[in-house]
Amino acid sequence: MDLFQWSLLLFSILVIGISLLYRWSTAFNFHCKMALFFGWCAFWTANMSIFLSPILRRNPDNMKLLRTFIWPLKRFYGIKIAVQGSENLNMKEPYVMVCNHQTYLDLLGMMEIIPDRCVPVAKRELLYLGLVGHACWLSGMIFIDRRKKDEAREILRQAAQTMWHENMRIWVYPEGTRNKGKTLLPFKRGAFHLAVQAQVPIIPVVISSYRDFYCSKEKRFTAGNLKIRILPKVDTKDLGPEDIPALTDSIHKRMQDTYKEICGGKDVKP
Ligand SMILES: CCCCCCCCCCCCCCCC(=O)SCCNC(=O)CCNC(=O)[C@H](O)C(C)(C)COP(=O)(O)OP(=O)(O)OC[C@H]1O[C@@H](n2cnc3c(N)ncnc32)[C@H](O)[C@@H]1OP(=O)(O)O
Ligand SMILES: CCCCCCCC/C=C\CCCCCCCC(=O)OC[C@@H](O)COP(=O)(O)O
Repeated sequence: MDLFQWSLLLFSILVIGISLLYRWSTAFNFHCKMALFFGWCAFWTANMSIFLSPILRRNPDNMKLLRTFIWPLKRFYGIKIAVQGSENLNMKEPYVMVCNHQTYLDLLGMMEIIPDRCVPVAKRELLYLGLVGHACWLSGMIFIDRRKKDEAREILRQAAQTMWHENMRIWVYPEGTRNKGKTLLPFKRGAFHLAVQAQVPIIPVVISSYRDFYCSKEKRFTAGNLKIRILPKVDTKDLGPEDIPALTDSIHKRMQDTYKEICGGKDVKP
């Protein structure tokens, strides 16, 4: 091999080596940050469960603790969260909040804006995470088994009955699961039945796509910006079960349009 071929070979090895290192370090960075996320949540919830359970009763007010514990995480990650429309939450009465669900990181956005005495509807599997589940239970979260649909509807019906009495707000992810797609999934109807049964307003919340700084498939997690838009309330006064399909569709459309808008109108992909 002459000098030119040697230098070509060396150059190719260098380029391949650097790109491999970059990929590995990006993936390493991703895994460290995800481990921090789960570790942080597990650490604080375990402490809450062990040390505070003797003095705490199951109460939505305990959500304030989770809200406080999670607050520093966004700082560690360098995620700036811009909230628009917070004035739409200035209501004393109960309401149902519906929000799009993309990743576990939605927890950061949720805890950024979740009002007092607001509890999420969560899948029952969370309860089985030991001390994490216990802390969630202490915080008054509503657990449903998504496979037992009749039971889930009954739990929400009971929640509708107690919302006024206990002055509670309820947060639902109406897509029912995390969604990495370009558009919102069709909405499950539980949140809308809940609001109509309780005769409380619905507040739609939209979190922008994470694609600019986070992608689990590409193992990419850098610093970045997130937008949260809280839309004006939608009244459900005098609506009945027959109005639920139209109500669900109109809120889905507004949230879908808002998602597109806050993602810059581009072809959105988390
Ligand atoms: C540092 C510290 C950090 C700490 C940190 C710790 C961790 C802290 C984590 C917190 C964070 C949690 C976040 C979790 C997030 C999730 O776990 S998301 C998953 C769980 N949530 C959900 O699934 C909610 C959305 N799902 C629903 O609302 C579903 O409607 C239900 C209630 C499960 C029922 O399921 P389904 O029957 O399949 O529902 P759907 O297809 O909508 O409806 C079928 C029929 O039933 C009717 N129906 C539905 N619901 C009802 C109802 N309630 N009443 C009467 N009829 C109904 C519908 O109208 C429909 O009838 P038609 O109109 O077709 O005639
Ligand atoms: C990559 C998974 C690694 C699991 C490690 C478990 C370690 C437990 C430590 C801390 C727990 C933190 C709990 C965060 C819960 C966030 C709530 C959430 O966003 O759940 C997803 C659920 O809405 C929808 O579930 P699916 O999309 O249907 O599934």
